[in-house]
Amino acid sequence: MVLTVDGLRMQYGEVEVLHEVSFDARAGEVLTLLGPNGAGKSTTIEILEGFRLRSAGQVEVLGLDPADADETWRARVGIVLQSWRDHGNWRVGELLGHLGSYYTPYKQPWPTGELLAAVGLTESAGKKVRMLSGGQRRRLDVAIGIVGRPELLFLDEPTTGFDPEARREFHELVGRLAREYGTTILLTTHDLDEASRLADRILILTAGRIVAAGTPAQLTAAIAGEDEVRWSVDGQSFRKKTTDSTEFVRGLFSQYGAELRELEVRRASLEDTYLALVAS
Ligand SMILES: Nc1ncnc2c1ncn2[C@@H]1O[C@H](COP(=O)(O)OP(=O)(O)OP(=O)(O)O)[C@@H](O)[C@H]1O
Repeated sequence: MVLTVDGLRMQYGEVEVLHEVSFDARAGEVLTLLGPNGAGKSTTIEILEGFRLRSAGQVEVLGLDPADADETWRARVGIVLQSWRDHGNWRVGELLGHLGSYYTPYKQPWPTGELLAAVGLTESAGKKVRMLSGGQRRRLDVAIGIVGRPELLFLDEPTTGFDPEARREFHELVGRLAREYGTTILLTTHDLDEASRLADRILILTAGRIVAAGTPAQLTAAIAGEDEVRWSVDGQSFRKKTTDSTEFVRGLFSQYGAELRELEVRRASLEDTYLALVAS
């Protein structure tokens, strides 16, 4: 396992914001921590990055406890924070070359040209960082996170502020990093669509607890029994949740025949489950 989290707890003062969180990630896996604002996603990821000290539980990342990891470990991990607003006067290409040079005692960083192409910033190589658009800035954040060719990459809400095209390109980049380079990726998002597109496995975190976990297909299948059937008879509307809507509708027809009106079967989507889970 590239990372293992067992019984992780975090308290800020008197308030516990993570309660017994446990999960792991295999090499090359794209794992998504999905949850609403305040669920504890950033706290979890910051503990795994070694930026925050946990209150209790076992955490192992690339074979070490991040709380006492060293520079060699750091060089194997890539981090993209929620927002990073530094180096405004540097030019994009120079900044990446410079940051890459920090990794040379440990490994060969990405050559700047290749890296710029990978994140779609070739045209912006000569621009000053402060002149970049929000989406370009975020791509640069990702480039900074991967310049040292990390084995494990943490992405905290990476697509905030992206337009749809930038989002799609970013999703392709994440897929490529995992497939072609075998990078293990842990990504936080509050966007279900993003999680289902990107993740090999989704962990749904709400109020400091993992309430569901699985592949997007497993999560969808787990709630496939929750169809809602709506109909009306004599101007009166009804609705019913059922695990077997076909059989239920057959029953309605035999009971009401031609009286049956406004029949509608609504299949539960992953979004329905997610919303139900985070609302409770
Ligand atoms: N430094 C801190 N001191 C006290 N409480 C904090 C601190 N950082 C976060 N919290 C609280 O911990 C809880 C989890 O916050 P966290 O930022 O981990 O959530 P999140 O899921 O990343 O949310 P978002 O999607 O808004 O970034 C929240 O209730 C938050 O208010």
